Amino acid sequence: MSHIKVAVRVRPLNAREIDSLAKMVVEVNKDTISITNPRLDGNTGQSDVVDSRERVKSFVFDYAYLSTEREATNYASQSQIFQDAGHEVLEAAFDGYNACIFAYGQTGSGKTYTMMGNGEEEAGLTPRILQGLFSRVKEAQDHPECSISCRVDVSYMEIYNEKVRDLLRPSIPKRGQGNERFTLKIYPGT
Ligand SMILES: Nc1ncnc2c1ncn2[C@@H]1O[C@H](COP(=O)(O)OP(=O)(O)OP(=O)(O)O)[C@@H](O)[C@H]1O
Repeated sequence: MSHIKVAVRVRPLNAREIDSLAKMVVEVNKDTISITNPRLDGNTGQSDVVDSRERVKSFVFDYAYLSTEREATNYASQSQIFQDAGHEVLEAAFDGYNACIFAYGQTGSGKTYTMMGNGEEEAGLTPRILQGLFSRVKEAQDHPECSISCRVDVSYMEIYNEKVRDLLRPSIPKRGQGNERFTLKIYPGT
């Protein structure tokens, strides 16, 4: 696999966007994302002058996922994202490479949903990768002809406003606040 792969996922409109009658301007076709600028209609208002700015801009990525409507045939589920991105990370880890997933996006864009997910049905990349990791370690250790030992190091960081926060460590309680704990759930069979 190449060293870095980039995937883009389009989430459903949220309640605020629906309330404000926002229109979906993003389309996904295989590995290409196209964004339509609805304010550009191709002319400037002067009869013989055409606006040269592109109404539709397209960008190609290693993977592009449309996760807007669950009922749609091309809906990209948590499981599909794991099949693509998660498996490659697992393979790389078992080939002896350090592997990293970096989820980037503005607030509310779906990073946590993709990384952690929502319950067992919609488990995200992290629990699925950990499940795969530990079941492969167990498989290798249970093999009668090979006795191996594995060491697994995992870190889970958030970078927000240029500050790095360790999501696997309980935060230091502020005065008057409880101690917030991060719980990592691993679901069998994902
Ligand atoms: N692919 C998706 N399908 C369904 N719901 C989604 C999807 N992506 C995000 N959501 C929903 O959108 C909301 C915002 O997503 P999420 O909390 O993952 O964003 P975030 O990028 O982690 O935000 P923040 O940076 O503020 O933590 C959540 O309610 C989440 O369940």
